[in-house]
Amino acid sequence: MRSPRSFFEPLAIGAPQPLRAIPPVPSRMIHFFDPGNPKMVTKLPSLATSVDVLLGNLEDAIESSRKDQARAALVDVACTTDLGTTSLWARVNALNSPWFIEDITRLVSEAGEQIDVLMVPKVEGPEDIEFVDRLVALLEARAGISRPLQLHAILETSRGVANVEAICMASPRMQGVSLGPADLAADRQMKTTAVGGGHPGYLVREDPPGGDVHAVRTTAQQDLWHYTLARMVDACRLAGIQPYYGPFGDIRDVVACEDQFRNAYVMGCVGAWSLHPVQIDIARRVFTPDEGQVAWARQVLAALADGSGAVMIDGKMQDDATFKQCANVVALADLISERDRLLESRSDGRST
Ligand SMILES: CC(=O)SCCNC(=O)CCNC(=O)[C@H](O)C(C)(C)COP(=O)(O)OP(=O)(O)OC[C@H]1O[C@@H](n2cnc3c(N)ncnc32)[C@H](O)[C@@H]1OP(=O)(O)O
Ligand SMILES: O=CC(=O)O
Ligand SMILES: [Mg+2]
Repeated sequence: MRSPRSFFEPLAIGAPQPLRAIPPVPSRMIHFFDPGNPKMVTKLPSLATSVDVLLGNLEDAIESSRKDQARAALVDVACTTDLGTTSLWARVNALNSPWFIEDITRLVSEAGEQIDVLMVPKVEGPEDIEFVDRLVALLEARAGISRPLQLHAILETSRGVANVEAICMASPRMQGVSLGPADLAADRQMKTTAVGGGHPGYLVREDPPGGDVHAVRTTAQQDLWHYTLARMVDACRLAGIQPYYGPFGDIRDVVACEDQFRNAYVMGCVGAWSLHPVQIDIARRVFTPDEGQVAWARQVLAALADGSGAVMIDGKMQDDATFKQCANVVALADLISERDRLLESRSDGRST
């Protein structure tokens, strides 16, 4: 653990000063693309008019034989593609893989000014973040990078979940954490075979009516991810960083994808991954505050001018605590409407 007095000191001579706060930029959808797939790459300028974050993926889903090609292609995308105000992130391979050292070295050295966030998979504890933190600082210093790269951890092992608070607080570079349900399920030996979503066997059943255990009873499927997501959200908020739901693999099941994303949004997450273009609008819809809720929140703020006291609106008591919840909703809505204005103007510019 670092001393609070030196927490914000650069970890290498000549590396940029770490950020004191996470930049307030919306990241409702982290849209994954395979940088080695030319078809996907040609779509990036157009996708950049509708998504908050584009992420070049080098880890799982990229065949071992294509890792070097994908890495080189990602550097090329970073250096040659105009993405406007859309952030570019990169997911590197795991720390113990044969590709990690080249991923981090080339991305920081050759595209460190263009990439905002490095997503690090299978983070197990603070020592993983501390290692990447120092390495990135050395590479930044050597390349003369002017602004610090941020780090984002994927929570996808049991040990990672056990250490999530320490991971979130391991470095001022930490931007956020995503829940990785697919690898987490494998690591935990859960009896699922999917990327996110539920399982019909994980349910609760109504008690026997009148003690009749043979009666037909209602069942309701439960949320497999509730505990981990809630714990991750608390750990992120404790550290002042951003929580995200990760991937939803059943691309056809847009309804369940929207449910999964909305659970995460209501719980406090700021975004989710989109793996396919069809998931982009789902994430936008879910992670943009609902107009009715924003109107209500503005009404509460107006009724409690300095945020103290108690009033009744439509039969519901409002006080300092609901004022704070409503202030969060309004602040997010304002941030997002500014972002959507930027996306719209870029999209108009393209179509003319
Ligand atoms: C557990 C985890 O680690 S999750 C993260 C790792 N996984 C990923 O990153 C997967 C990213 N997504 C993909 O690779 C693809 O979406 C796949 C393989 C799942 C499906 O791809 P396809 O079979 O091509 O899907 P589909 O035919 O529906 O695609 C329709 C169009 O969208 C394009 N498309 C699909 N996914 C993407 C994407 N992520 N970004 C941009 N374009 C995409 C296709 O190229 C195709 O374009 P076309 O109409 O010009 O031919
Ligand atoms: O990387 C993501 C996951 O769910 O695994
Ligand atoms: Mg994973």
